Amino acid sequence: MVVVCRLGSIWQICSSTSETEIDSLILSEMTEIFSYTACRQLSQMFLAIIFFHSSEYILAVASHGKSSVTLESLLISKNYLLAMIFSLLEYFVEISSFPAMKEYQWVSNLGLALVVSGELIRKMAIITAGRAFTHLIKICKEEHHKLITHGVYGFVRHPGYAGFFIWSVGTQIMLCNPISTIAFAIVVWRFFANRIPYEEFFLGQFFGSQYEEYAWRTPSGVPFVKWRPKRA
Ligand SMILES: C[S@@+](CC[C@H](N)C(=O)[O-])C[C@H]1O[C@@H](n2cnc3c(N)ncnc32)[C@H](O)[C@@H]1O
Repeated sequence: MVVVCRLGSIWQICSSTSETEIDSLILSEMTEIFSYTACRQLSQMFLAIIFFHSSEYILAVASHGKSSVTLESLLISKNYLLAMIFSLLEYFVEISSFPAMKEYQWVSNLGLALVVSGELIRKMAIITAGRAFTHLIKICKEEHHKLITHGVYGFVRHPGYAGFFIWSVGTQIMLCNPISTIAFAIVVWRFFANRIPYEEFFLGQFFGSQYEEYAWRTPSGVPFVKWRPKRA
C-alpha cells in the first residue's frame, strides 16, 4: 500500500520534473520505503524482546516474591546475547546487501503472529503453574510443590518451553532471517531436548506414578521430543 501511494505521488511529480531529478526522487523514495521496513521490523523485535524479559521478571516476582528473585529471572544469558547479536548482524548484512529479502510482508507477519502466540502460551504456562514454575529446575521437592495438570498443562507437558521455542523462532521469521531461523530452531530445540528428560526425572521422583500417568497421556509440546519417564 505504501509503495503504491508513493509511486502514485512520484507519477504526479514526473510530469513537471527532469529525468535526473526523477531518478534521484525514485532513489530517495525507495530508500524511505526500505527504511520503513527496517524500522518496523526492528522496532517489533526490540518491543518483543523488552516485553518478553520484563514480563518474565515481573511474573517471577509475583509468584515467588521479590526477595527470592534475582536478575537471572530476566533470562539473559551470555549465549542468548550472542545469538541475538548474531541475528541482528545477519539482519543488517542482508538488508544492506539484499534489501528485497526483507520485503516479504507475509513472512514477517507470520513471524509476528508466532511471537505473539509463543509469548501467550508461555505466559499462560507461568500463570497456571504459579509457584511450581521456577526458572531453575527443582531437584528437591518442596512442600508446596503440586503437580500441575490443568489448563495449558492439560494439552502439553511443557507449555513454557513450547512457548519459548515458538517465540524465539518467530523473532527470526519476523526479521526474515533465514540463517538465524534455522540456527535458533536447532539450538533451542537441542536445549529443550536435553532439559526435558532431566526435569522429568525429578518430576518422576517427586510425584511417582501420578507423574508417569500424566506424562503418558500428555505430549511434550516441543516438536519431536518424545521422551517420557519409564513406566514402572
Ligand atoms: C522453567 S519451569 C518449566 C515448566 C514446564 N517444563 C513448562 O515448560 O511449562 C521448570 C520447573 O517447573 C516444574 N514443573 C514442570 N512441570 C511441572 C508440572 N506439570 N507440575 C508441577 N511442576 C512442574 C519443574 O519441577 C521445574 O522446577
